[in-house]
Amino acid sequence: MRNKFLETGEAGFHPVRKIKVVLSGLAFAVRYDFSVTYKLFLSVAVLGVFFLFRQWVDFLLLAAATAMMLQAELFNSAIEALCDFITTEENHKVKVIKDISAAAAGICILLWAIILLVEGYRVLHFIIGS
Ligand SMILES: Nc1ncnc2c1ncn2[C@@H]1O[C@H](COP(=O)(O)OP(=O)(O)OP(=O)(O)O)[C@@H](O)[C@H]1O
Repeated sequence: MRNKFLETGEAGFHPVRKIKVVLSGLAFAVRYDFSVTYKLFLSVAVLGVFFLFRQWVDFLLLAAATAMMLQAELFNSAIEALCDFITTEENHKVKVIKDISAAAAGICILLWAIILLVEGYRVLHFIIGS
């Protein structure tokens, strides 16, 4: 196991190892956190329609909102897991940390939901209009 601050393990940049780590974290979140799974599913469905209809601006807008939402959800899950790793006892500091983290995720999820609703409406328009 590598730790760049402690200078232990194998040094150097390994893109394949990086990609494996990213996919592993994402797979874990999708598998065990339903709130990530269904949001990702909804986004991919709408993104797929925009891709088919070559609506690149809408595609990029929703892709950016999805990335932001996903990033906030993943950080929130990581902070929750870290808190639970430290203690599962009732603790006021843990409550504050988790609430702040949930608030950050909530803001991103709200913006994602607004963009998804607006873009979802446009998708229906495309499907009905084509
Ligand atoms: N150890 C604790 N001490 C005090 N309050 C806590 C503790 N753990 C959780 N809470 C409170 O419960 C809330 C929910 O925490 P929890 O870890 O269950 O997240 P969650 O509901 O699983 O969130 P998500 O749906 O994003 O995974 C926190 O925001 C916090 O207010």
